[in-house]
Amino acid sequence: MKKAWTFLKQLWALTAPYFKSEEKWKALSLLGVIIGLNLFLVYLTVVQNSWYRRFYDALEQRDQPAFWSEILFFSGLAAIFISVAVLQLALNLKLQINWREWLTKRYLGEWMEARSYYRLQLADYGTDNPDQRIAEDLREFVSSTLGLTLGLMNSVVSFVSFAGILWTLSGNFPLGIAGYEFQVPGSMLWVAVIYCLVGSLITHFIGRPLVSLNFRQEKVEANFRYDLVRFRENAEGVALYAGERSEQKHLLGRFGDIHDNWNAIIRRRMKLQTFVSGFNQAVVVFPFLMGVGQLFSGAIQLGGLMQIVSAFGRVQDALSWFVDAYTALASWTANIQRLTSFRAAIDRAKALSEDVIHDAADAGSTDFKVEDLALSLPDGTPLLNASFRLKAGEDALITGPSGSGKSTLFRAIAGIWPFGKGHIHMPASLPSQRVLFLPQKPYVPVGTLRAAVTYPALEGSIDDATLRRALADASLSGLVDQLDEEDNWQMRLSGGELQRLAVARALAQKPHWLFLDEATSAMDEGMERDLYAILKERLPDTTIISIGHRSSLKAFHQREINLATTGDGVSTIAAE
Ligand SMILES: Nc1ncnc2c1ncn2[C@@H]1O[C@H](COP(=O)(O)OP(=O)(O)OP(=O)(O)O)[C@@H](O)[C@H]1O
Repeated sequence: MKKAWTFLKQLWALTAPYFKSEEKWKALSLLGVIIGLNLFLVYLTVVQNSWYRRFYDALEQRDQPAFWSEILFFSGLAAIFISVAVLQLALNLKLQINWREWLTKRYLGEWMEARSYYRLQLADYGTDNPDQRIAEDLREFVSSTLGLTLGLMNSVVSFVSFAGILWTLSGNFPLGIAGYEFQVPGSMLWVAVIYCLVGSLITHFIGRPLVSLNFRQEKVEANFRYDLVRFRENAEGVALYAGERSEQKHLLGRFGDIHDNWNAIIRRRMKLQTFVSGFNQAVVVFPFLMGVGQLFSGAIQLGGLMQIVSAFGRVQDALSWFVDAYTALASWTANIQRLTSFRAAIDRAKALSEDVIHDAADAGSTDFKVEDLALSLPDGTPLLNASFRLKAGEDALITGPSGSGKSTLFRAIAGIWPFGKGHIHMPASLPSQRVLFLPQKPYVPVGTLRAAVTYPALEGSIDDATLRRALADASLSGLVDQLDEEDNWQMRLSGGELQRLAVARALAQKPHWLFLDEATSAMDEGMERDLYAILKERLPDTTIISIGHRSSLKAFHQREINLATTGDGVSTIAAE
């Protein structure tokens, strides 16, 4: 019961926001029309039912005019049915894409907000494959929610339409139990209700493990797909290592997880199907068994019994929604759990306490002041203690052994490393003074070269002449005429060219602070020297803070800040 309540709460939390959003009138009117058309379709089946009686009467009475008039009536009915069904389908699909689009925007927004996408991968928040949750789980959620709730509504309407008929037909139909006869009003209706209730409970009991199995199936499918994409993106690395055998083994191992889970699903679905089929078969003879005593004793005629059997079938059909839709319900429940846990993980990532305080320095200060900073790894292991000042106009080189925490220090300054405590006082004039971080492996979006150089600013926000000049200055003259060309530049350019592209970004965007994390490591020393010279010439007001291992870098900076590792493995900077 508690689980059902939790499920309903989760369903409401996922469903309600769209129908309360700025799109609510569009959404609600579309939903209203779909529900109306759906009910109209149920009504048409009731009309068709009474048509059967008139049609058979006409046949029995060999009434030719009545026969043709009924054929005409049926044609009209069929035409209306087809039009309504098509319209209902089209509107249903339209609502699905509107709703999915709204949810996708919302989830993408939440995922990006406060850099949750990054935090989610820093530490384990118990959520896998966010891409799949946004791309597939949302699609599945929208279509299942509409499909299942409309199906449920049809069943309820159908139940209400036929329950009255069955109640009247059963009259005081006596129920024989253990040789005793009971006169119960609407007896057959009660029998149908109890039969379906027991059936639903047993279905739930047998099918319950399907929820977690479906949850897992989504996860292993997503793992497999993700690794295929990773393999494709690293095609060159694999090809150079000739690592195909290892990749194939790994990918088939991933597929093995899919296969194993699928086997468990097969076993569970066989059990469920055995019961569901038995339940549906038994109902064929069940009402006969209930009424046959009355028939043999002569209390009722065959026609009366047949009428009751048919009404019983309708009611049972409506009540069996849960039994018949159980597999779909199990997938839907797993889907809702995946979306709910994803949201919860995002909230947890956002709520991660930020003990590294970023604030503006004293009025008038143009420096970065790092005070009592103690950074740690996601598991809490201490990594780095630092207190120092980065002075505007004084280029600094940060050095230290590999793994000592230089990049993590940059992450903390950029505000994306949430593990640790301390103060980072930003220059008072920020954010109008812009800061740009260039990592060792630059990220380049797929698209035009113009977008690649302008990134992270939006394409079009920097004029082409500036971009061309920046490319030429960064020794990428060969690319200046290709601004309109679309490509996967990250794959196409060499490591050194990618780093030069990142330098071109800095030249075009003219930040006040430029942090270079081994951003020239893939270049030869001559090229590195030229690029630092051009950065100094073109960006005279920019302070450059670099991380690097090469001693040749010292010449381009006025100051060196060294990370010394102490005996306990924690690095320290104690320069002023
Ligand atoms: N998300 C993470 N989870 C666990 N450990 C991490 C994570 N990110 C970084 N580390 C660890 O933190 C330490 C510092 O990493 P960092 O990249 O800052 O070193 P670095 O000084 O820049 O090294 P290099 O000179 O080799 O680039 C490393 O031991 C690294 O393995």
